[in-house]
Amino acid sequence: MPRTENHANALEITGLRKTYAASKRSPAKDALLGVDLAVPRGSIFGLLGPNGAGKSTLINILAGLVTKTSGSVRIWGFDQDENPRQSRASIGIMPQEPNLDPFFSPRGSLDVQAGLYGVPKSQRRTEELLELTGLTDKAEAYARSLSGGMRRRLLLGKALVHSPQILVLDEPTAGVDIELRNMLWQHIRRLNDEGMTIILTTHYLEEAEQMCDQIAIINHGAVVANDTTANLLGQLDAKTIVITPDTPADLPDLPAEIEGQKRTNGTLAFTYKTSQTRADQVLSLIHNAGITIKDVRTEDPDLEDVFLNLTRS
Ligand SMILES: Nc1ncnc2c1ncn2[C@@H]1O[C@H](COP(=O)(O)OP(=O)(O)OP(=O)(O)O)[C@@H](O)[C@H]1O
Repeated sequence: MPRTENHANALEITGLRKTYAASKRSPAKDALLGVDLAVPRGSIFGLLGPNGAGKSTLINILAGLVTKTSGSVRIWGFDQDENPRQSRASIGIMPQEPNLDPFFSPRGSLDVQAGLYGVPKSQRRTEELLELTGLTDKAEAYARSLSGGMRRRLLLGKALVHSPQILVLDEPTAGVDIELRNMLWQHIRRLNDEGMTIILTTHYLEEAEQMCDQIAIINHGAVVANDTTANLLGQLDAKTIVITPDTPADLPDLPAEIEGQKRTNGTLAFTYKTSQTRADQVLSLIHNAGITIKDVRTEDPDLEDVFLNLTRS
């Protein structure tokens, strides 16, 4: 079977373009402008971007729901066009919207899905997946009687029926309560520990920062960053020292390379680039202005700062 040269990657996307055709109501829309992306095997990979950036288009192409305009997609080494069956068998997708047949029970849904993927009866994991998703008690309930959280869990189960090497989660935790979110993440981490590659989109940047080894940021149909989470966080060398003065104080005069802010709670914040300024220079400046420090802490940039920096139009 033809496989890609680079066995280290679970997913390889090259020059991927998608133009939605014009309709009576709207002109043609370039949703992906030539995306290159490689997702290492075994990683938890975050795909982030503002609304309308093209994330769903990309995931729908992976799922075979949207036809690409041009470019190539290799899933677990299989070219999507040359080996559609193998590439489809290598990936499981948990969609954003619960598109469940209201008259199927969780057990029925899992069985039908396994049938669609050609999983022989003897190799079906229906009971195990019901257990994993906490739906054993509801195995025979109609989907329409399931809560929103249960539907989400069923979608996760459906994405796993054919034991794919890659699991794609489109906004898995949007609008779910903290308990379910924690449970989903526990499952996802466990699947990843067992070797599954995870690709996810999320609007919760804090979640992406905590969960993902590597992150790609898409903006206006193009990849504007693709790096390890640590490197992305390290690319902004800004740091902020926040002091609580002993007695109320105003900002001292500051050189151009230090930005000051008096916050509503009376603290003074000094933001500087670590490549230009040292912390002791900031502290001496404060000291020389006659301000005595009651308390001090520092703030590092987070993923939201990086994200905004890269996607601000
Ligand atoms: N079926 C379609 N026909 C025409 N244009 C579309 C279609 N689907 C998406 N688009 C357009 O393509 C662009 C990318 O949309 P897409 O849904 O992929 O973005 P997204 O990053 O997933 O956004 P969100 O986070 O809001 O889901 C948007 O401008 C959108 O309006």
